[in-house]
Amino acid sequence: MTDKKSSLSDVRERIDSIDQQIQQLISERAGWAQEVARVKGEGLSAIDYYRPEREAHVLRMVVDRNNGPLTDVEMVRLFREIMSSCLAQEDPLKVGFLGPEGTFSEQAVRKHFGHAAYGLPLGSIEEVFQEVAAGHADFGVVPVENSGQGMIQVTLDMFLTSKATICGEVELRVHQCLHSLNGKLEGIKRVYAHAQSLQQCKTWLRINLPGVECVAVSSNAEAARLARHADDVAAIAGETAGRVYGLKTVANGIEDRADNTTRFLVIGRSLFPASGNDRTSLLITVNDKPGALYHVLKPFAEHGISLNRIESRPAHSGKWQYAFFIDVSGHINDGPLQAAMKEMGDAAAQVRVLGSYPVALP
Ligand SMILES: O=C(O)C(=O)C[C@]1(C(=O)O)C=C[C@@H](O)C=C1
Repeated sequence: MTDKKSSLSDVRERIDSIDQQIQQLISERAGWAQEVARVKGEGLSAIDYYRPEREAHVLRMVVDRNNGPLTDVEMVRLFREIMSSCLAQEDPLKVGFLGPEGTFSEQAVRKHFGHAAYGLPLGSIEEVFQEVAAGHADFGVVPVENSGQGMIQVTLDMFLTSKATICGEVELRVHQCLHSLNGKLEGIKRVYAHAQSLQQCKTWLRINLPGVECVAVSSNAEAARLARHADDVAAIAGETAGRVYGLKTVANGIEDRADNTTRFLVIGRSLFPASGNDRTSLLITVNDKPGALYHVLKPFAEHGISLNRIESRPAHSGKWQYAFFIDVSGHINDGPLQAAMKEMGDAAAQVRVLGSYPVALP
């Protein structure tokens, strides 16, 4: 017993000494980050100091160096928070997201920008684009795709009219829970959730709550907010939203697919340099000619550029006209991508580079 106690205090002494070193090094790092800011120019706002390509590079080195026991996800999270605090020494970044507090979009904001950024909960995805365009938010984080449900059309359509650029992507594993006031499955007559979440949990709902009324609302956090008012209603939302709105968890992990993941885009007003492992998003409209799309895509294949994604949406330019959202590997300033864009020539009626940004980190 005495031995165990003394060995525990020995171990704690080691931990205390390591913490002291970590703290000292974090302070030293923060000092150097201030120095970087001085080099960039004093008195600028947070957005002028923010360098997503540098952050991605730093975090990739963290992953490369990681030998455990902490996972890459944990290590990246810790270093992201350190960088977030270093950057916020100047003035925190303002990041708009689909609110209210507790949404998966807010989790994506925290995963990408850390907790030192200032989160701005907004009423809709459209509002996130508007607030970024108006300069009220430095960046916005919007969902664009779910691994099981596909593309989020409202987000894609916003790029048809907005001038927003894409500055980053975030992948978030989405674990859905059923929450209610009393935490009981019996007696639930109505379930509130975002339409996407109802889709993600369709099988679970059919088996466990057959015939129950499902009501789609603007966000999962809004669903949780509504479920606070009565015992016979429940909400599908993340763990955080359930906690924020004082609900009890009836069941967790109720998503039909175990790998349920949502991809978010970071939107902003400018383009950033290459990070070394980037993706480029293009918005292309083609002329109504035989083989037009083929001629748009051929140069990518010829220059060995991977096509990650292609999605078509009705264009606003006229009936039966389509806009193609195309994601390719690489940065817009890379030689092969420049050459492919040039060769695409007249095959495309319009080409807009939505952004080149670092591929999502763990
Ligand atoms: O290297 C820079 O440009 C910095 O400003 C430093 C730093 C960091 O803490 O590492 C901070 C903020 C930037 O977004 C990128 C990196």
